[in-house]
Amino acid sequence: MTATNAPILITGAGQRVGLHCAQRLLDEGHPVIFSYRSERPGVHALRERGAIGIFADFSDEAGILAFIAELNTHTQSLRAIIHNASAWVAETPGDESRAFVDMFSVHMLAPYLINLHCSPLLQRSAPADIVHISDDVVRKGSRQHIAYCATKAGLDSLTLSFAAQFAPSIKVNGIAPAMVMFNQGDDDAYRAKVLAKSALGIEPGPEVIYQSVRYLLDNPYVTGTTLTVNGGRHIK
Ligand SMILES: NC(=O)C1=CN([C@@H]2O[C@H](COP(=O)(O)OP(=O)(O)OC[C@H]3O[C@@H](n4cnc5c(N)ncnc54)[C@H](OP(=O)(O)O)[C@@H]3O)[C@@H](O)[C@H]2O)C=CC1
Ligand SMILES: Nc1nc2c(c(=O)[nH]1)N=C([C@H](O)[C@@H](O)CO)CN2
Repeated sequence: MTATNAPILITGAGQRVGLHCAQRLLDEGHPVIFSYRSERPGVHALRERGAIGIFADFSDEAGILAFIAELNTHTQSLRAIIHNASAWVAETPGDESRAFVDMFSVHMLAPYLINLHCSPLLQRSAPADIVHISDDVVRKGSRQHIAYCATKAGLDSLTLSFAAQFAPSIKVNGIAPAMVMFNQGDDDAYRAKVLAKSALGIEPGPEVIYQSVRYLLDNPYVTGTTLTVNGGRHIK
């Protein structure tokens, strides 16, 4: 796959799904710009492959706008923006508002402001793409992650609005995964419970998200769509 020379921006690529997708984009010849918040081995690994890493804390407007300003010093165009950065925080008594505001900011305000401010960069390399990574849990809601689910639902709404706003030069789509990779602290009982929720019952790993990103980048006739990547949870 010969990539255009305009870089692809992926947020939150210091670890896990974002890191995997950034590595695979580099594998396929795309220049990559990524955001990170914590210095992790993945940040160094991407830099060693020539990717440009930009610090970003999307927990408030100032941090988002500072990232946008820094991004514009590194490139005049973008082939795509992949909004991957996310905080998966359950409600904790007495801390509900801060958690909600933090997740609203990273899941909704950051994609909103980055899309609005950076659409000229995408226009310069049109046809271009925006991909929002959401969550299959939006379909049903979540008792344990109310604010997380609500803010991901807001992200799905942004997919529809920006798809209408930016057509035809920029396609805007979402990916709604269910569990694709566990976290280190997840015990066997939790893992078994989660695996039992889907018809396919596997932990597929981050490649299934990259395959979905690739499909959306390569298909010229898909916009305003959110791909479900959930192992058949909805039919279980
Ligand atoms: N993993 C899974 O099974 C599932 C994942 N998803 C979605 O897929 C995407 C990738 O998931 P996963 O890799 O597990 O995500 P992570 O939980 O690893 O989060 C990705 C990155 O987001 C960054 N981040 C979090 N909060 C902020 C913030 N306020 N400002 C800037 N960056 C921030 C973190 O940066 P740092 O580490 O540098 O602090 C982190 O490395 C996410 O959008 C997630 O919601 C959906 C369903 C299932
Ligand atoms: N930002 C994150 N979002 C989500 C994660 C995660 O680790 N980071 N994990 C999940 C779970 O896998 C869930 O789908 C099953 O318990 C959801 N979102």
